[in-house]
Amino acid sequence: MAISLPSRYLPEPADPQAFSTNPPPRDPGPIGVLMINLGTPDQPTAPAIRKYLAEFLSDPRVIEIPQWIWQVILHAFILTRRPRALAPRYEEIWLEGGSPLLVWSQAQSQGVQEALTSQGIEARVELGMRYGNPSIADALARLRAAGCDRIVVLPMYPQYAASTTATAVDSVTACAARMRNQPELRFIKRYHDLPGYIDALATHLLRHWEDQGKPERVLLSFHGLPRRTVEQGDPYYRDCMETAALLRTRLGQDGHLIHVSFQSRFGAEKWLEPYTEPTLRDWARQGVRAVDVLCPGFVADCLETLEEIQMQCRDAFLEEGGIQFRYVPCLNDDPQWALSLADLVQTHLAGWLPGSKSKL
Ligand SMILES: C=CC1=C(C)c2cc3[nH]c(cc4nc(cc5[nH]c(cc1n2)c(C)c5CCC(=O)O)C(CCC(=O)O)=C4C)c(C)c3C=C
Ligand SMILES: [Fe+2]
Ligand SMILES: [Fe+2]
Repeated sequence: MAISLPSRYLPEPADPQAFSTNPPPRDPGPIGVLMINLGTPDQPTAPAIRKYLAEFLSDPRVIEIPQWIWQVILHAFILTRRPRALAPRYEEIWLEGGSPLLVWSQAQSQGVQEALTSQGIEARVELGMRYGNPSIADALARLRAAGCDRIVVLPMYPQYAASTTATAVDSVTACAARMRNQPELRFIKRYHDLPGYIDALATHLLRHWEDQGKPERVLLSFHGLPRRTVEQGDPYYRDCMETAALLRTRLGQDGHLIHVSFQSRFGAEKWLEPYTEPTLRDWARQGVRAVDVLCPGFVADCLETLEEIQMQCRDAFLEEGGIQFRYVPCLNDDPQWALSLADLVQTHLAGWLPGSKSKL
């Protein structure tokens, strides 16, 4: 008799061993690593940006007001205006290979792949974007097709936030919820205090100073969050402040140069303070002449760093009398950073490598 299966579960490839009475142990395949970043439009055009923003801003982890009110506001006001305003801003930063967020995220995942391979680990690294392309579902399907039955999920956000990390986890588990034969999954929550991360940031700054000298102040500009979300228990603010404190310590006598601010406010609510652009304007008005701005919460350059910081914030600082504004790029394809990420992945492989004992 034919058994009909609920169609919500995705069909798995035919398995010749499925009904064998004494099958040999199944090879769990290479270690899968799923690196997840936010996502970005496919093109710097209003229709492509509209599609991207519609998906991004319909995520209830990002906009936490009742969807029936929000969808009216989103479609009546935001998606009718914002895409056209953003198109020239994306166009200004667009690279030959596409949006910088995609290009640098791809380079970073390739770097992690090479680092793991060079350490003798049979791994397959894939990049998935929470919104847009390449999707998390497609990246997971590629890992499954490569035979990966054990997957480490690595969100590309050192500091945990529900609106970034948790929604990435939700998306992976939603995909797994539709699988008949699920892979074993491990999730990396945060790495805001990882010595390799702090070291990569410090080396980045020191190298920059070697070439161009020190500024009067360094501003670490993190992406903001609604203040309410932190009051409700999101550890993001604490994570950001801890990253800053560790970097200060790592820089020794230059640590006092470091200050913190929050950028990219969206909507009318109060967000984490101090805000980046007003801070830079205040500093210039107070007589600070030379600043470096680094965005440690973004591991890959994107609209928020290349346009908002490197262009808009530079203009604001110079407009108020500042003389020298230097934007320090994100870690992007830095090989030291790729090695640190590969090490971080390795700490999550206990019991998965031949000869290793599970510490779980
Ligand atoms: C790095 C961590 C990020 C957090 C935390 C974050 C929270 C957050 N963002 C919005 C709204 C927008 N963010 C936008 C762009 C954007 N945001 C991040 C990262 C974080 N966001 C990145 C890497 C990017 C760049 C994408 C790119 O294509 O380069 C945008 C789109 C641009 C714009 O319209 O200004 C919006 C909108 C909210 C509401 C939020 C937390 C609640
Ligand atoms: Fe954002
Ligand atoms: Fe922005």
